[in-house]
Amino acid sequence: MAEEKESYSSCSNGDDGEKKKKKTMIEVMLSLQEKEPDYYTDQIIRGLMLVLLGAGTDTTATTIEWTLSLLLNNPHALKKAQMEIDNHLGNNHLIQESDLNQLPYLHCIIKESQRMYPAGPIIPHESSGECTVGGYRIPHGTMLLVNLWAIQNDPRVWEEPRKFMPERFEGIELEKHGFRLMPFGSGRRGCPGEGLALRMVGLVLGSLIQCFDWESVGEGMVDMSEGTGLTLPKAQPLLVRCRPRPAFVDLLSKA
Ligand code: HEM
Repeated sequence: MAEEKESYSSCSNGDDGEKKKKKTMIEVMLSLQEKEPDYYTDQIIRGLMLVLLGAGTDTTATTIEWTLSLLLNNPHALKKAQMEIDNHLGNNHLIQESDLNQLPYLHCIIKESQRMYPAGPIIPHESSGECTVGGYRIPHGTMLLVNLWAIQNDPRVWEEPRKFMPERFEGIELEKHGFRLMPFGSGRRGCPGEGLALRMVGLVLGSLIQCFDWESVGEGMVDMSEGTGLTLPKAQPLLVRCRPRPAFVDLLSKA
């Protein structure tokens, strides 16, 4: 930790008159530590960074893998997403974060993928007081496991829930889904990384769809069996073949 502090302080406070650059989270933590060393201990900072890495990496990667798998099995949706990106961006610049709000179909694809394959399928909450859930009395301090997967794939709640239909979200605001769709959980303990994750997934998928043509390796459909684990992994990792789209070869080589 001592060497890390040294390297962070030398890269952020350069006295070379360089314009002030945005601080990384760890730099913010270390400057808070200078003011409140008893609260922002090394242990707290290290723990926070580990939680963010642990909670943010697998979930995001898994979501991207499921979504790409769904797109390979639904080539019309892949084509439609590619056309949406081409229509909005042309072929002279690579997709950027600021383009994402002009790509509603891409968002529908991500929502539909998160509905069918939520990266956190079961979320534990603890009752802070006695309450009633579905007619059951829940005493204070009880561990409740919310089965997000079951809610988001319940035929009483969603029409043809196991069918990939991004169009079901067209023209509908997320807020209107209430507790039917909550891949990031809900309430005070809901995922604090939601905004970052949606931008990251959108940007990664958008870039992959914009710049490459995709096909699955092997015969038939991509295997969509679910494995076991905290973050709903695919039982069989996705194997794909991609080719740069001719119009993007130049741009990619300059990127
Ligand atoms: C697609 C990506 C992601 C998904 C699907 C996801 C999903 C979730 C879910 C379902 C929860 C539990 C919410 C609840 O209990 O109600 C959660 C919690 C959490 N997530 Fe995410 N997450 C993602 C990305 C991220 C990222 C990028 C970060 C941070 C860099 C992050 C940080 C956290 C943290 C710190 C918690 C615990 C919050 C608490 O207990 O108060 N997540 N996430």
